[in-house]
Amino acid sequence: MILVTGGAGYIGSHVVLALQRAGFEALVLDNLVYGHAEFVPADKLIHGELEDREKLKQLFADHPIEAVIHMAAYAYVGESVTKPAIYYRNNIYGTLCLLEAMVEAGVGKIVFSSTCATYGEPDQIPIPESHPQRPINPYGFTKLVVEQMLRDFDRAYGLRSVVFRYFNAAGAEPDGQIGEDHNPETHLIPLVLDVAIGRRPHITVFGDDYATVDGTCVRDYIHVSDLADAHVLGLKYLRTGGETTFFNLGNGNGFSVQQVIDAARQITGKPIAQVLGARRPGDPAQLVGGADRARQVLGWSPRFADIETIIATAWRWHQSRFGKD
Ligand SMILES: NC(=O)c1ccc[n+]([C@@H]2O[C@H](COP(=O)([O-])OP(=O)(O)OC[C@H]3O[C@@H](n4cnc5c(N)ncnc54)[C@H](O)[C@@H]3O)[C@@H](O)[C@H]2O)c1
Ligand SMILES: O=c1ccn([C@@H]2O[C@H](COP(=O)(O)OP(=O)(O)O[C@H]3O[C@H](CO)[C@H](O)[C@H](O)[C@H]3O)[C@@H](O)[C@H]2O)c(=O)[nH]1
Repeated sequence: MILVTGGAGYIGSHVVLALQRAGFEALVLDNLVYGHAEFVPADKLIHGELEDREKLKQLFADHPIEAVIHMAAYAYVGESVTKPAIYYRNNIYGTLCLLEAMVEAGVGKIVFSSTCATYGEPDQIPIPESHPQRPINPYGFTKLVVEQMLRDFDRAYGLRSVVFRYFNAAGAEPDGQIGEDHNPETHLIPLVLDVAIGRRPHITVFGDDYATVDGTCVRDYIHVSDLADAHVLGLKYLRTGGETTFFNLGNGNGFSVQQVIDAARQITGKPIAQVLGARRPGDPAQLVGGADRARQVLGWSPRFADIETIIATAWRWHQSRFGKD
């Protein structure tokens, strides 16, 4: 059985689906602060907090957990700049509680959701895994601390880990009843689709004076189901004795904010009003990843790599979730 923390969230629910399809049994721990109970089978959901040490102890005692996929965290870059304390508490202290419970219960394998935000302003594009990690926002820093904790826990306690540094998760499972629904929503693609569907008047572009193709920030959008598949491969890697390691998960293609809005106009057929706003603190100009290592070592191969498909799957979900009947 695999414990998925944060499994009722956007990426986590897709991971649970991928695990089930691959024949793994999944159990979810989520406090539902951002997750949705209906995104996971009711009998697989344990409502609880990472920081609840007693609950974790009981959970590991009651269930034959073989490995953990740790996705529970706060993940808003902008909020982490204005409210760093809750990020340090949830992402670092919460993870420490989990790791201690795992060591105590003798659970020796973990897959961890890290981020390209650990790299900060990159010196080279695409960013290789060997790139120095110098985060420019507290969110990225909390994830970097956990990466170091995992290396230390391996050395001291033999806890083996696969760290995935995701680029920008987007899209929705084409055959599923799950997708992106954050409250508040801060991510570009769902906000753009909110404008297309009439839930918001316009999209604000955060700065057009970056040193990029058209002045707007460039990101590497990776389909959430492709991310989910990688987690299944990461587990198999650990199961077959793989050593502690880390991988980028991205497509290696960058799209600017403006290019994403233009693609969404094409796919939805809606005008999508935009206005120019100030830069958002903590935003690097460009984040594009090289994921050759995940392809070579894990045999990972993204199925939905182009931005049109990514936006089209997100649009299908968005219409089913938020469209008027
Ligand atoms: N969305 C992205 O583009 C992206 C990129 C890089 C990394 N990540 C990482 O991937 C993971 C999942 O991101 P997401 O976009 O699905 O976010 P999400 O908010 O949809 O999912 C996180 C889940 O964790 C739960 N949670 C948070 N703190 C918890 C706690 N203390 N105890 C129990 N449950 C808790 C939330 O309720 C939520 O369901 C996060 O760790 C995030 O940092 C996301
Ligand atoms: O209303 C908006 C929202 C976003 N953006 C821009 O769109 C780009 C993408 O922003 P998102 O908020 O969608 O994604 P981030 O790149 O900030 O963050 C995501 O990817 C990060 C790594 O890059 C983290 O891991 C984080 O968890 C995840 O949400 C950024 O340049 C942002 O400034 C806008 O212009 N207007």
